[in-house]
Amino acid sequence: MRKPDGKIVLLGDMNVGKTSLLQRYMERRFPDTVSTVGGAFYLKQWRSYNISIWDTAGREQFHGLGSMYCRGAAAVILTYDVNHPQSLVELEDRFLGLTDTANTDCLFAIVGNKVDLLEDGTADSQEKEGVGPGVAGGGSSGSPKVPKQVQPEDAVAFYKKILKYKMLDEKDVPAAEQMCFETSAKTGYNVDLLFETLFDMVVPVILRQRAQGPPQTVDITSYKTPRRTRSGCCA
Ligand SMILES: Nc1nc2c(ncn2[C@@H]2O[C@H](COP(=O)(O)OP(=O)(O)OP(=O)(O)O)[C@@H](O)[C@H]2O)c(=O)[nH]1
Ligand SMILES: [Mg+2]
Repeated sequence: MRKPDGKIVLLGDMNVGKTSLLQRYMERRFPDTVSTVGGAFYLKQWRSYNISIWDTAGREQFHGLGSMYCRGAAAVILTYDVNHPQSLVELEDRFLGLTDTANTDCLFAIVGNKVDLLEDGTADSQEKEGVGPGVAGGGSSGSPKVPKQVQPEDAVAFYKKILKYKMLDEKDVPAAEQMCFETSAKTGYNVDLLFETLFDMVVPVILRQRAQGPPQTVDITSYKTPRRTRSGCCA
């Protein structure tokens, strides 16, 4: 298997729909999911590049693994549920710090999922297009519709906080409006747009990294244990 050229990581609280978004994009369906244990990845060929997309567990007990998955990431998708404001708060409180191990020029996308549950019909326009053979119940019908709990402006404000946290200048990064998405893994609304916008943005990052030469990492397989002296560690 060819080594991935770039890495994208999905982060966010449990139940926001990370696994469902990835399965909707990669498998074109919306199957029943079980809460993720640890992490898993898909490989996506985009143009001539191999991009790995990592799905992580949102459950608290796996929190420690998050920064490991983010290591060297070219982009991070911070996912919340538009019906649960706390899931956006958690991104700031619990998940943003995990991205410290990502590339210095890592891109950030903020994704509000489950818009099919909203009474404003946000996800209806692309519903047919997004419905794949695996959709349970065929789209959003059947679920009681609710008013939106998290507004797009809240996501934009969070994006700006990320820039502050990373000490990035707004003019050096993509605009908030370009990086904040509302999606439905259930209907497929905006799911292709999300992933493919990111792939297109990640390719120049990959090319830039290649031009800078190989990453400065330590190859632990070539590490030799120092020979112990006869008198022990304190000699
Ligand atoms: N209505 C609706 N339900 C969704 C959507 N996306 C996911 N779900 C449901 O939300 C629940 C959780 O989805 P998952 O994709 O497993 O959530 P997750 O973020 O991967 O959760 P963890 O693996 O525990 O971190 C499942 O019952 C999904 O069917 C969506 O866009 N709309
Ligand atoms: Mg999951």
